[in-house]
Amino acid sequence: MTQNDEPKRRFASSPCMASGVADGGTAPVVGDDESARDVADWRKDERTRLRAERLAMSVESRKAAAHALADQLHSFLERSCGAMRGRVFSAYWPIKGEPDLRPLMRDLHDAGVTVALPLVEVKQAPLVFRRWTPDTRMVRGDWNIPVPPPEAEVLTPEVTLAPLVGWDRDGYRLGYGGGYFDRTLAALTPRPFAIGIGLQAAEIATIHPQTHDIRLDAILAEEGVQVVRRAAI
Ligand SMILES: Nc1nc2c(c(=O)[nH]1)N(C=O)[C@@H](CNc1ccc(C(=O)N[C@@H](CCC(=O)O)C(=O)O)cc1)CN2
Ligand SMILES: Nc1ncnc2c1ncn2[C@@H]1O[C@H](COP(=O)(O)OP(=O)(O)OP(=O)(O)O)[C@@H](O)[C@H]1O
Repeated sequence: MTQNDEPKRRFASSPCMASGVADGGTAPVVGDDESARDVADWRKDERTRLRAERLAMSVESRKAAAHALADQLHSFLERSCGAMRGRVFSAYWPIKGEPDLRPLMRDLHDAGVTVALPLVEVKQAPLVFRRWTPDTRMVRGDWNIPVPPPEAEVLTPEVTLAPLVGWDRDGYRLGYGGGYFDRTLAALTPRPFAIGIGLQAAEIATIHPQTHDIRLDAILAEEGVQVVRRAAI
């Protein structure tokens, strides 16, 4: 399936669906079981395609993209999130070709930012965030992702990164398909400022948002800030 293929049904916004839209943009679909299944199948194919494209990148271009993204994120945080010192900032430990922002995690730690990492501690539940420092001895967590050990402090992030497999201009995200970030953002009050981190090439026209999908506050790619939806915090 190619990027332009659509799920079997059409999911265009229409005036009658406007009530499903909280703040403009593509209308979340309040569809029947069949259309939800079509979207789920389509997303699975898109994830496979986007993950394969990302893994096919050369080491050099992946490194260049990560470097550019770290610069973009650094200046975005300075502009939009004010003084980050003393704030809780959740990053991610890169897997499966995700941009490696670990040098920035270290810089932020050294600048007095409290850095956390997400963990799947309970399946199909919100993520847990635990403190990370450059001295943290990582252990293997769910899906073999390196995570801080069980004794690391549990924190609630004020700003969180959300790694993207795919993204759209309305601020919606495709991840690995576990629904973990959506569950987490739905559960946290106040909601952290959520910044999607993805490759420019991972843009898709629409993820065909469903009612559980939560729009990110901003999306950054290696070429710059792509989406900003919430005022600075
Ligand atoms: N680097 C990084 N860390 C992260 C995330 C991420 O996207 N990137 N997550 C963002 O949420 C969480 C982990 N997300 C997960 C999402 C789905 C599955 C999962 O369902 N895995 C299936 C296999 C699916 C497949 O191979 O496509 C499984 O284990 O059976 C596991 C973890 C927390 N840590
Ligand atoms: N708030 C929620 N409550 C219950 N289930 C949810 C919630 N959010 C998502 N889900 C479930 O998770 C499934 C996968 O969601 P989705 O396709 O959006 O994953 P994703 O955002 O790509 O995954 P991830 O965040 O783990 O990388 C959905 O089909 C839905 O059933």
